[in-house]
Amino acid sequence: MAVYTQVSPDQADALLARLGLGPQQALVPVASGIENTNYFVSTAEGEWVLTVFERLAAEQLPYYLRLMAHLAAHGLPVPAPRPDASGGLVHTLAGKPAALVERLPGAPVDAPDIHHVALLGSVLARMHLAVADFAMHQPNLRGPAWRAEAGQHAQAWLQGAPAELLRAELAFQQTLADAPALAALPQGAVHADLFRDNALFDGAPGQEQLSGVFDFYFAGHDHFIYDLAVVLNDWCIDLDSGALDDARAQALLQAYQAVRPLQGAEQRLLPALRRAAALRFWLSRLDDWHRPRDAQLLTPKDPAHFERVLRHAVDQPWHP
Ligand SMILES: Nc1ncnc2c1ncn2[C@@H]1O[C@H](COP(=O)(O)OP(=O)(O)O)[C@@H](O)[C@H]1O
Ligand SMILES: N[C@@H](CCOP(=O)(O)O)C(=O)O
Repeated sequence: MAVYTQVSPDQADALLARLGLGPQQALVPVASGIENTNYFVSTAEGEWVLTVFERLAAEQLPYYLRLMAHLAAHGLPVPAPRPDASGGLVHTLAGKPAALVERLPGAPVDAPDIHHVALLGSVLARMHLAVADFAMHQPNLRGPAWRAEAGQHAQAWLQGAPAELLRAELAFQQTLADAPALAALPQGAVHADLFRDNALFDGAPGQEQLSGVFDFYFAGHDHFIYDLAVVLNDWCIDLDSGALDDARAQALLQAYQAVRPLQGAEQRLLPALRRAAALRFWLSRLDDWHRPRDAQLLTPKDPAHFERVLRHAVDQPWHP
């Protein structure tokens, strides 16, 4: 259960009025989610998701919400945040920062097939093209500096083969991060956490449409193929072994490249960036496992899964 802040109907109505919307007809807490309090809100004008931010400060939110607004304005299936009369996207509710975004229809797909990953690959490529004129900048806060610090902590929790894998991979990624070839790759504002639970599909089985992608709160400036690597590592992985599923990976990449063909250097470095993406989520899951935050009520996700993904990516690199 992830409702940390109780929102009353009167509080919701006051916010809706400030955003030019009628009173709520239904206000339903969302049980899933870890970081924030979410409610589904119905009004005469439509369906919304009200998020009360439990960890991010108001000053941190404009980058994420403006990115969502930018992508939605460019025709991407991303929920548009509702502005107030002065155009502000960050609101206040119960003394905490809050946002109201469009509610997407549909449900997440736990076991995506070729159809799902192709839809996602196409949307991911369109997102990467659409940020060309996004004016705001924020580094990926889970980038090299964070990785070095998280890697130091994690060394203390590991022994034997996992410790050796981590040590070697941190060194490999540091060398990669300093390489001019990496710095020259196309880059921009990327989602950086587009896992299966951050996308919804709607429609009859076998004919679903991707209704949208959400949860941009790890977004930041990074290489587009890093974002692609994050997606490959979740949507195209055999969950038992951690190996990349070739059919799904090919389908995703083909759909991506139909919109945004990869440069030769991007194709060459994709295997190394898959390793970077696997390492990033191995480290964050290790951290959640060994240093759980007070607010995190749900069971931490399994770090060993991303250790397996990383080991496969190192031992059997997948080339597009
Ligand atoms: N725009 C949206 N449309 C429909 N459902 C949404 C939307 N945003 C969030 N949700 C629902 O709320 C849940 C929690 O959202 P999420 O952003 O993942 O929360 P958290 O950051 O707290 O983990 C999601 O699993 C999804 O069911
Ligand atoms: N996708 C990450 C966890 C990020 O947290 P989220 O629930 O806010 O998306 C992982 O699987 O480790």
